[in-house]
Amino acid sequence: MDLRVENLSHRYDDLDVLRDIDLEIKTGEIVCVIGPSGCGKSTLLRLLGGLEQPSEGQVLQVGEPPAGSLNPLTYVFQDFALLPWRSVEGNVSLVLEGHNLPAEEMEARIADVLSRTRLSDFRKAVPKQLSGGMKQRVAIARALSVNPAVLLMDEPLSALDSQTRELLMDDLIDLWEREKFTACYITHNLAEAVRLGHKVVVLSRRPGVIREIVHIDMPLTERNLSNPQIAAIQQQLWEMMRAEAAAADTELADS
Ligand SMILES: Nc1ncnc2c1ncn2[C@@H]1O[C@H](COP(=O)(O)OP(=O)(O)OP(=O)(O)O)[C@@H](O)[C@H]1O
Repeated sequence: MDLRVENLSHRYDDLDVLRDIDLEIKTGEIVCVIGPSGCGKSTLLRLLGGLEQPSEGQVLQVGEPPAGSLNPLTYVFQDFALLPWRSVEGNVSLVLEGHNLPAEEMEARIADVLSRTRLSDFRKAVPKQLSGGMKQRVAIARALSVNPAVLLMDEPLSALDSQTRELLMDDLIDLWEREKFTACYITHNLAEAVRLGHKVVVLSRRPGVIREIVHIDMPLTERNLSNPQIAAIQQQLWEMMRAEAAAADTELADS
């Protein structure tokens, strides 16, 4: 299933947040969205997921969700959003419980996603026993357990220290290489965008309009920042962001 955003604009009262967004998220691709603070990235994600309706335009789901999908769109948040009193498997099963699945299917789904996120040995652990990176892996496992068509990821690595972020990026690439998922991935971090994005959407400051969509054809496994092509794309993104970010900072400081 693809997501197609057509002519989307959004405002809160008299605050114009997003304007004339046209975007396609195709099956099997990771689309990163970058842009200065307050330009409407999280709002765009909520509109994609149907948590809010756009003031104008539409978000279309094109085609069928994958077989066995319990939920076509599912979120992964920066703060993990785990229930502290539930174990790893309990946090994953939480999103499966309302679906009347046979016990064997529930177990198969939990075992599959814990294996894919390398958490099988930690299924009885509770969140306070886990590192930040492992907590986010639980959140990713939980999101994948419903076999979503599109993962909506809102700065999933930004609460983590830089080494953990690197490791989790490797994990995400590995996960994608083994079973291609589709994602819209919001980030402030240009290094993440060039490592993970098949497309990088650059939004202007508010009201967010698409300044550019940069396609990166290089396989995810070959990308690293010592690769000159990747470094050059990151530099190109930074130059696009720089003026917008500086202007947005001034506006926020003035308000
Ligand atoms: N429910 C809401 N009601 C009113 N204004 C809102 C609401 N949600 C967001 N906004 C405003 O819309 C603008 C865009 O917010 P949003 O969180 O989408 O930006 P963002 O690009 O994700 O920001 P950041 O990078 O800082 O997380 C901001 O000015 C914010 O204050």
